[in-house]
Amino acid sequence: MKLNSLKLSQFKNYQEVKISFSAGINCILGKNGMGKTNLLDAIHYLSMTRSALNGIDQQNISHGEKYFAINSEFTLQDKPLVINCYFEQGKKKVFKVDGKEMEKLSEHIGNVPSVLILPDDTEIIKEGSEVRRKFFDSVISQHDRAYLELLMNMQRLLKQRNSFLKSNDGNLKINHNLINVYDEALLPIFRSIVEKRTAFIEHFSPFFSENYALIFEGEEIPDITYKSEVTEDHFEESYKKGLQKDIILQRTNKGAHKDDYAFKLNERPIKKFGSQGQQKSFIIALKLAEYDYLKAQKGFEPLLLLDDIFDKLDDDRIERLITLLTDSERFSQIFMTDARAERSRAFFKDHDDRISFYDISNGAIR
Ligand SMILES: Nc1ncnc2c1ncn2[C@@H]1O[C@H](COP(=O)(O)OP(=O)(O)OP(=O)(O)O)[C@@H](O)[C@H]1O
Repeated sequence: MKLNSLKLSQFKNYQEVKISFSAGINCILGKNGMGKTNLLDAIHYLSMTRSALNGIDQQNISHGEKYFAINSEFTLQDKPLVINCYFEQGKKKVFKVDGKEMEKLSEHIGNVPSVLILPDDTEIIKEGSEVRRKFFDSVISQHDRAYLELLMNMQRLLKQRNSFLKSNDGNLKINHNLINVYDEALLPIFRSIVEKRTAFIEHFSPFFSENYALIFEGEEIPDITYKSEVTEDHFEESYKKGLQKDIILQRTNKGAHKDDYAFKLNERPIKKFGSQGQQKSFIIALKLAEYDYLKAQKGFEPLLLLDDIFDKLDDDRIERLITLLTDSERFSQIFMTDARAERSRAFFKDHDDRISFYDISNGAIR
């Protein structure tokens, strides 16, 4: 897959700009605050129908304007593909693929898969289980639409069950018939989600270990373990026994929405014992594994978006990463940013055939 061109209108700090991209590594250079990340975010919109940085569409319209538009031309498996996104204040976001409007935005997820690495992604390690679930859910959803449907159904039912628990206001004499209706719908959904997550992690883990070893060769052994109460014996029983707690706390305390993934380095939690460089390395390996996994599932290469990727890595790790990224057998089109132009120009000096540089200054691109 290749993104040939991108036209931004009133998107964040871009008033009106059109840019053509090359097939290899597109390296976007510019000082802080010039719009490098915003450009990657516009590409993320085309892939995931939303910003990776600011979930409120309205705040992505240029200050003082009323709408933004992102227009693009791709080549996907030798065929042209046009994707347009338009958002006007107070109106529904419009997404068009080859001129056809998507009825539901979720229909578009997976059409042009992408993998984005942001400096803040170490939050996947540092924050609570919700952030890890969100990451893995987004990986699975990009190739399995049925999984996305299951997730949306689970969230809808949990929302209804939780608002019923809230309206019940802690009263232990709850309407059991209604609770049973929710639970009969929820329990099979929990089981299906957990089955898919279990199968996914089995496929995903070898990609992850392989990438970690390739970039960060040495003694470090990383590990990801998926944990779910739903797989425990007698889960249904303990879920039903938990009703009293649910009534008191006015929310659903057990289920697939509480799953987690344990991240370890050399058998110890990386969150507690990993250095900043090791945590960043773990995240890069995780995201490159996402890339390999999606490529295997889809049969074509996703877009790879790398924001400030070299930060916190030592020179050895950077060198191995560059060797990997410049391997055209492994990666197709890459978009990366760097605030230190000279650094990137020096790192890639022997790879003229694979790299194009773009200078960004205040929303203008050269
Ligand atoms: N809705 C908006 N309208 C206009 N400008 C915006 C809007 N949202 C963000 N910006 C501006 O975009 C700029 C940030 O751009 P971006 O994050 O892409 O910078 P960057 O080049 O990646 O910087 P850094 O090197 O610091 O990461 C800021 O100057 C910010 O004020």
